[in-house]
Amino acid sequence: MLVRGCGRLSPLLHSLHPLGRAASAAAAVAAKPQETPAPPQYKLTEKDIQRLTFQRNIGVSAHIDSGKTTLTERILYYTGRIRDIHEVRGRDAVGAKMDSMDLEREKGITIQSAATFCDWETTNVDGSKQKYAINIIDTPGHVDFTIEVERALRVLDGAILVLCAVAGVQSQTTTVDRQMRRYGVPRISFVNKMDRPGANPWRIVSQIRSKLRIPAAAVQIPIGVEDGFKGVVDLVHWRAIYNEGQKGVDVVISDEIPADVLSLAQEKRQELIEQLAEVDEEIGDLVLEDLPPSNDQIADAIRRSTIGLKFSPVFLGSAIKNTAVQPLLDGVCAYLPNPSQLEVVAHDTSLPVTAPQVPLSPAADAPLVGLAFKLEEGRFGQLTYMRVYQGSLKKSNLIYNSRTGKKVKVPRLVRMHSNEMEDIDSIGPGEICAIFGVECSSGDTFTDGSTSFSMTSMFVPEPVISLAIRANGIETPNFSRALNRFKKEDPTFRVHMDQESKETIISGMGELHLEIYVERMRREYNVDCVTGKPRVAFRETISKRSDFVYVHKKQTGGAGQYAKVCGYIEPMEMDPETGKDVAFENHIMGGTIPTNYIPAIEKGFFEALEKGTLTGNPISGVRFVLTDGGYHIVDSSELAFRNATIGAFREAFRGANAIVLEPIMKVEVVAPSEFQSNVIGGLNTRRGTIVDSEVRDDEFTAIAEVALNEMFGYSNQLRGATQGKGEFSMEYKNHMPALMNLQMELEDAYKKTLLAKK
Ligand SMILES: Nc1nc2c(ncn2[C@@H]2O[C@H](COP(=O)(O)OP(=O)(O)OP(=O)(O)O)[C@@H](O)[C@H]2O)c(=O)[nH]1
Repeated sequence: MLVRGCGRLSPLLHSLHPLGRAASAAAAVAAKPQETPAPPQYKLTEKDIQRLTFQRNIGVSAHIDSGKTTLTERILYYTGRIRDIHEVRGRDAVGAKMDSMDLEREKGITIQSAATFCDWETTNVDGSKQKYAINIIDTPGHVDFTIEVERALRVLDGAILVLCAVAGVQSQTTTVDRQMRRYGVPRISFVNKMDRPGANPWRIVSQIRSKLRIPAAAVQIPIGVEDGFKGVVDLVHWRAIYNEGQKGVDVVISDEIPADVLSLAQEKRQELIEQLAEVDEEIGDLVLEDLPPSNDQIADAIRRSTIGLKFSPVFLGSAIKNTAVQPLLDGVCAYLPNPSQLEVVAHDTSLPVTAPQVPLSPAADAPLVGLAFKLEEGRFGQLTYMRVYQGSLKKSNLIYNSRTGKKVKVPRLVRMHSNEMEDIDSIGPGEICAIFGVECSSGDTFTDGSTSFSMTSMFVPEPVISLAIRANGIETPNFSRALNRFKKEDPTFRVHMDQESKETIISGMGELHLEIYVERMRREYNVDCVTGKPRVAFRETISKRSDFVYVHKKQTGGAGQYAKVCGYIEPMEMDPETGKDVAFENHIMGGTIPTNYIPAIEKGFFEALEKGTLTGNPISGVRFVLTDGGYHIVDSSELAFRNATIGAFREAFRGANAIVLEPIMKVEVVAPSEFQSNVIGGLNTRRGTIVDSEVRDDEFTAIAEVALNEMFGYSNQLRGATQGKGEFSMEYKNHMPALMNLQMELEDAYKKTLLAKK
């Protein structure tokens, strides 16, 4: 069993974490000693078990353009959720169901994750049928919208990792893989685009093993190649599966394995058994005794090891050619977990933070615990997506936000089908729904008020790029209305006002991310905007502890201002679960500062973080510890304590060896092999470090780590260096200290702007 929310992952995965700060940090959490949670308090009834056994919550995630939306469209079609198939950027100009925003349809990319649900009937080996209810979230592939993947994976029980049969494991595949590990999400792999020339599933299987470092084996082999790809051999149940009829709706199963693939099928079934023997004891024992496992034993071992995060079964198909999608759905039902197979935990906020977490139970009669994982502004007010983990949620119920303590009534409850919704009266545990008219933030936990449970939220990466924005012409209230809405919906989109330049600055995960919001302001809010040049989101941090004793004293005419704060600031590591790396701690005992002034001190600290004194960039990686202070019965006020804190922080910051951090990007370039040296040379001149490269057929891939500051103008350079045949994508890796000369340059430039203002 997996424990979600407290970081107890499979021991195997601890050692298998791929590159990256987030990954190693996640491993660090996993290594924290955790007490084993007590068994859930609420027992499942027969009815619960019956319902949960046939319930799946899955995500479809992958590198950009791997075919997630195309695949989801087929899934919806075969399960009867949509009446016809429409293609991404298709000629009928309708667009795929899950890309419901106009912008998504125009650009052919997924921007927001979309949720839907469907029923799928599997046919058992004995011919009997079994119906499963599946909730699906289709997520964007582009790294700029990575928060959508984070929040989907936070609440899903399993995932389909889609890979292109030619391109294989790409940079965003490793990112998604890391996100799946962060939330302990078991996955089955789907090698899509088997119709493409050069499709090679065996190379992809070996890349999953070597690059994603998870044992994997194909559970199918293809029948026919490229244009002639027409079906698969199911290696587990030893049968051939073909798609026939209009849009591949008819699944034809034959016990006869075509002669031309028979020996490959035998070889690959053996390989599957050997891989399973490495991760599953039962198969391991059979192999040791030289006994052939039965089909059912193989299927059970695949399910066990997939749910245990030790293995990923690999399926093959072509979404666009409507081939082998139904067997993938059977695989989802057979090998991915149902909600009762994951052990989910929550903090009981009425207990000390060190208390062990409480296991939740997906029992319908237990007290409600649900997590609001996504917000969207709809036509009827705020739409809050919620995953119910324990208990049931009913329309008109009173529910409690465990962060704010506020009580709200659920006026309307719906199940989402992309941008359409279906009203429902109640929803059980293990389900995903959306509620209307409930004010909350993304990541809030809701209960029925009888418990104080709170679930950990999701990881939020830091923005890497920012730009100044203003309305073209007179600013209407819609300008800030739009920004406020986007900020609330998307925690990776930040807005702040630069106090010196009085400019509104928006920050996000990449140029595309910000561009899409600027475009949405125009389309959805009728606000045309003028934007400045994109700027790298540098940050400042401290490298050592610095103590402060600070008195803020002012005597002017009337009431004076008096506040004294003492304490220290120290470097702080990022919390791998939430991505937070700033904290305020109050260690005052004995009332040297009355408690009603503490929030003002906390506010002052967060205000001081907005602008570092070196370069004017935001400060991160700092813990502020308040240990002592003093007040005056008449002259102290919230304002005085806020000002004292800002002054104290600035003073301490100067003594804490402050440095500038810059975002480092993982850049992946794919180009024809003849341009390899040009491309590598180009990356070198931008101070890039090549971390991986691969040549296949006449194409090569290079992966490098390059400071974002060095990446401006790269698309032009790459075009020139590859006669327009090279492509690149990049994603945020982490913030690292900037080189000293860059830091000095930034400091000088900042000093000049300050002087110019005087
Ligand atoms: N040859 C081939 N092309 C495919 C297949 N599946 C999808 N495509 C094409 O690949 C492109 C990308 O497909 P999408 O479904 O938009 O991919 P996506 O992963 O959802 O894209 P993003 O959400 O933007 O990351 C489209 O042009 C599809 O027509 C396939 O099985 N074979």
